[in-house]
Amino acid sequence: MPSYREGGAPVQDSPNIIMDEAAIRRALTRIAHEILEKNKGIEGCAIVGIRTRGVYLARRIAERIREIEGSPIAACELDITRYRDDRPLADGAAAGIVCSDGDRSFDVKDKRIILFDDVLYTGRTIRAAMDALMDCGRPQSIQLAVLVDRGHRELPIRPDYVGKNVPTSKHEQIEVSLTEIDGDDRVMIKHPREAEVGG
Ligand SMILES: O=P(O)(O)OC[C@H]1O[C@H](OP(=O)(O)OP(=O)(O)O)[C@H](O)[C@@H]1O
Ligand SMILES: O=c1cc[nH]c(=O)[nH]1
Repeated sequence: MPSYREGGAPVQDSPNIIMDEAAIRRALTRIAHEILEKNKGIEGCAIVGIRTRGVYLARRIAERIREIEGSPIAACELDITRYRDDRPLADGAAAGIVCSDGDRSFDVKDKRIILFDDVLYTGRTIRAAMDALMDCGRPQSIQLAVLVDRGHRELPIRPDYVGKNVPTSKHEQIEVSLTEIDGDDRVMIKHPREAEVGG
């Protein structure tokens, strides 16, 4: 039987794991259905993942939607490096959308864009992503999907689709692992001392 940490988030097998592989899979399937319901299908929609882990989540969601709808939806990735307000500019960092099939000519104009990221915290990454998108063209609309919303927004940004709301303190850290790059699927919460020692 799960116990509960302060703030209400259930603790599963390990005290720090707040989503395991099955929980992530179920959350993504639910979000895929919510996207289809809100947009009445996928006509004119594209999923855009924010590097790094948002890209893999976007691809998974696109695959779920293809399985449910029987037709493909574009899955692209967005590099926002040059739009961040908290890191120095990397030389040559470029804006731009690249589709999963390598197509760099994807046109956001008049598309309903569903931005995907793993964690939503202050909202600054999403602000940067919206600026980057707008520089690529004029989408009809932008919606936001995140695997984890941990609160503490510093900008007026609200997600349309959330895998899990996790009340956190500012000292805690949410760490998302995805099979494609980390070897397994899980979401962990690290408490202050664990975050310090990297445990
Ligand atoms: O709402 P915010 O305060 O912007 O925080 C959320 C962002 O922080 C993490 O990215 P990070 O900058 O650590 O880079 P990464 O995705 O390469 O790990 C996470 O992947 C989100 O993109
Ligand atoms: O806890 C956090 C905050 C921002 N980004 C993360 O990946 N985790």
